[in-house]
Amino acid sequence: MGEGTRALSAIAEESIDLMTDPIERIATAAVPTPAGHYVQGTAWRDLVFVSGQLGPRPDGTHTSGEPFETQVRQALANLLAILAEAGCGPDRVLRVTAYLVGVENWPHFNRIYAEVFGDAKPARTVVPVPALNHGYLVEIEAIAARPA
Ligand SMILES: CC(=[NH2+])C(=O)[O-]
Repeated sequence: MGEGTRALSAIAEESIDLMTDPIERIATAAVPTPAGHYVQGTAWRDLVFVSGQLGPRPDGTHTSGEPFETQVRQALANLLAILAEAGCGPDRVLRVTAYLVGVENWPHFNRIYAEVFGDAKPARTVVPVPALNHGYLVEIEAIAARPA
């Protein structure tokens, strides 16, 4: 087999792997099981996708009636617990999207977020929205790369 044929064969094998590598469901008991038609997170190869996290406590009770800071801390704790289940710390997060009710909450959100993420500074987008499920003021999702 010549060099060109070997290279083509390697590309074909990699393409088949790309199509057949399984998608894993990530689930941890540290975060309530989603009530809707979705999972806490998925992983494919080294990529991890965490569903939008609201701020329910592990026992399922909601923090939505509580101060903004409580909601943000719980949503971040939920996000990090799911990432940890997938083998990722905050330093492995590539991108975060946060949905905030009330753009005036941005500075509070940013302060708490900076405390929690520390030296890790993933790409991030904050999207102001009119309302979230269960009356929450924040929902946070992330994409991460787990170590090989
Ligand atoms: C809360 C949430 N992640 C959903 O999809 O409804």
